Amino acid sequence: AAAHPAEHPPGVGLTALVGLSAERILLADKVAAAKFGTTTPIVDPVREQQVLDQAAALAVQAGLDTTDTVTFFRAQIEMSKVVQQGLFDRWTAHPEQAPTERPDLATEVRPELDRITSAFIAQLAATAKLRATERRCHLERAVAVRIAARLYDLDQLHGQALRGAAEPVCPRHL
Ligand SMILES: O=C(O)C(=O)C[C@]1(C(=O)O)C=C[C@@H](O)C=C1
Repeated sequence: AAAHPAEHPPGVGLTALVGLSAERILLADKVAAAKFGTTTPIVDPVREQQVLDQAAALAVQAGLDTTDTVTFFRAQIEMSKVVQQGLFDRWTAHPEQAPTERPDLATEVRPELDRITSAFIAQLAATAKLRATERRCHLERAVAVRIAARLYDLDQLHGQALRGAAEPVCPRHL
């Protein structure tokens, strides 16, 4: 029992953290919808730096390693771009699947991404000890990815992105 304290029962320890990655990956659909059919490019290096700077500042406050935290957020951003490009390709090939609403990036979508950034920091801090044990981390991550893929009903594009986003959760990376 001591090996698995009540606050981290086996098999659910990383579900909240990985669930946030899934939510962020699904938000990429809203980001893509905001940009598709406009001149706004998928890649915005200035915004990426803002996201990483914000994550780094929150990491310091939370007592997390800044470099590892930035690495983690880089992966989240990379996977957002994978999903956005995948959706652009899909919507170009099948215009009838393209979104009919265009959310506003600055006022609707990015504030949601910022809220997820804060939630990520809290979950990274809450799971730091669990993640430090390599074998346990890999097991918990695999479970959490399967749970999130089903819970959020992810298709192949989003499922692949989730696996990429969950990669830096465990040691050698974090
Ligand atoms: O905010 C955007 O415009 C996004 O596309 C989201 C995001 C991110 O994941 O935070 C991804 C790619 C861009 O280069 C910048 C930021």
